[in-house]
Amino acid sequence: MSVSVEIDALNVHLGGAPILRDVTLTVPAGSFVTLLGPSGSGKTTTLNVLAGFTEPTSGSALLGGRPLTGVPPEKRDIGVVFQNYALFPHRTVAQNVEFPLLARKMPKGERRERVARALELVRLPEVGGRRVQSLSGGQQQRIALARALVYEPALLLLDEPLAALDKQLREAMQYELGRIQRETGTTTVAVTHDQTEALSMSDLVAIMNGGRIEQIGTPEEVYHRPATPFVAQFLGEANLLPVSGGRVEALALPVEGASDGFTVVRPEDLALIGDPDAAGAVPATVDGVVFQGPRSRVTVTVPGCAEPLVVTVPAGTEVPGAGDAVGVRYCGGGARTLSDLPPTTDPSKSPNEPVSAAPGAAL
Ligand SMILES: Nc1ncnc2c1ncn2[C@@H]1O[C@H](COP(=O)(O)OP(=O)(O)OP(=O)(O)O)[C@@H](O)[C@H]1O
Repeated sequence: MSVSVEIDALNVHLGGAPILRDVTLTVPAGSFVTLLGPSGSGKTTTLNVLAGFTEPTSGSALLGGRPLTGVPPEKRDIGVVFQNYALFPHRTVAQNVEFPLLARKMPKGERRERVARALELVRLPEVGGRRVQSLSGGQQQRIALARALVYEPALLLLDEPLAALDKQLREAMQYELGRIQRETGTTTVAVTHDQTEALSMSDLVAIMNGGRIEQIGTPEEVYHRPATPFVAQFLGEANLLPVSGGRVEALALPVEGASDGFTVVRPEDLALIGDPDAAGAVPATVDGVVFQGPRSRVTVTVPGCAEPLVVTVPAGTEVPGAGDAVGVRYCGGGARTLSDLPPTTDPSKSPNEPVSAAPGAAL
């Protein structure tokens, strides 16, 4: 049966410095939650507290309602997969996967059965007798996962599990990790600094910055309705535009019910049109165009807008050239809403203080 994780007001000081500040997070039973943030934001430290490798200064963590504080790592019922897999290179795959069962003094017959089941789960049933060294990076990653899951832990912790793989393999393994997690129903907390990985694998994403969680939400929520400029910019390209008197002036766009502050407009929510004076568009001049395969990234200068706007133009659409006069039109529409950001926020800075999102105003 899956269990939940409740982290409450966790603070960690290391070497006299605050590393985690009031981290509070609920991981629902059976869900896949990813901690996403830049290097040094405290992701691994949070994982280490759950694993029992780091003692918190204050706060608590519960697994299935039971406090983890004071419980030694090997008694926590937690499986961990590290970035470098930490497999025994000279032992066979089966010996590696069997290791946690030996440590738990499980009888031989049950060990054999569980190892076979775990290798089946990661779709490598034939490699039990092979040396770990003879396997590819992607296969070793699966073996590390099989080893972490073989004793059916209550919680699975994944620390940058795909970082050592090349891009193509990483994408395949994102799918595989999701499949294995759903199949076993194991509550999982993963750490990554890769936005795509977090958005594609998780039920919930917690975005960390400076030892704090800035926002927790579904991948769609954090991408489309970021609570802070930091979240908006960390999750992809974002135009941060001032809202004043119910209008996004830079786009000549009325926003019903919006409070003064800033709003986030993603590049894919803007369209370029040939006629600068077309209805519903603002005139702009193209600064530069970068071809990116499935799309082109176009920067445009809009009069009265401090920063150039970024617009993505899908492949197959006519792309203007630098210096061209164009019109820019908001095309986010539909179910999309613009997200309000607080008026005191300076979008050029990454705030350390988390700010909660005001409800977005529908266009
Ligand atoms: N034992 C320690 N003593 C002092 N400072 C530490 C210690 N361990 C980590 N830190 C510091 O804590 C901060 C957070 O580290 P942490 O590894 O949790 O970040 P992270 O978000 O996982 O980063 P990365 O993606 O680079 O692994 C960093 O500034 C790091 O230098």
